[in-house]
Amino acid sequence: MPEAPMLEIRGLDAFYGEAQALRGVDLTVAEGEVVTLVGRNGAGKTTLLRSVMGLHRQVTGELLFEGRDIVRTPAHKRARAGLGWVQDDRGVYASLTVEENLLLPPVVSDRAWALDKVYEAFPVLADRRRAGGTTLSGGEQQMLAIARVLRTGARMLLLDEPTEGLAPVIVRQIGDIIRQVKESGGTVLLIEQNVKFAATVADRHYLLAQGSVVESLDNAEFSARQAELLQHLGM
Ligand SMILES: Nc1ncnc2c1ncn2[C@@H]1O[C@H](COP(=O)(O)OP(=O)(O)OP(=O)(O)O)[C@@H](O)[C@H]1O
Repeated sequence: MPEAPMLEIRGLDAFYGEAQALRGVDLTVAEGEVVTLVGRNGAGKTTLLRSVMGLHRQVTGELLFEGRDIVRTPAHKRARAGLGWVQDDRGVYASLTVEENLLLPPVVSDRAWALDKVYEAFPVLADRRRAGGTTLSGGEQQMLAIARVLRTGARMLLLDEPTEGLAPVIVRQIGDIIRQVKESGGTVLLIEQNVKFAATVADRHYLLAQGSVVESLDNAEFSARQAELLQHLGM
């Protein structure tokens, strides 16, 4: 029998008051996979990612992480169970150095990256380890936000548009990091509007529209249909 997926979502609905933002979403992510959520603005991607982490609570349906239904589990317990939220505002503390920012969140598993490993993967953070959070560029802050979650030992990373607003050279570095996370056995679910970039990092993709999953595509199909997808996304 195949192993159960690391994350399994069945029939997830999400609401903001009376307004329904997700409708019957089914989605799976296997351990070691990199999966993207793609869709137009307002399609429900952020709501879905936040619902997985427990940051959006007005949901019904099944949300299984490593076989356990966590739909009513508070976010801090999901973090301890191995879900790692990479903050979309990057959440870097200006008053702390890079290294202090890295050391701040507690380690949650034996998958935690040691500081040496973090610095090897993110040489720019090693160079700037004593620098204050405020002095970092947007790209450096994004790297710090990802590195900080890897250091906790999170087994599944949740990223909301990690490349948004970053220069192409930094986007490539973020791509290298995601591939490295995968190579070291990590699992990633990310929102990504940059279709070209998504095709270079992910194994599979879910296309969302109006709160529903409308297609699930492997990366070969996704790459072959890039032009059509860009048109759908209005890009
Ligand atoms: N705080 C909120 N209150 C009410 N409605 C909301 C709230 N946040 C999002 N929504 C609505 O929920 C739906 C899904 O929004 P969501 O932000 O999840 O989409 P998205 O695909 O992530 O888009 P974007 O890329 O613009 O963030 C939209 O119709 C949006 O207007």
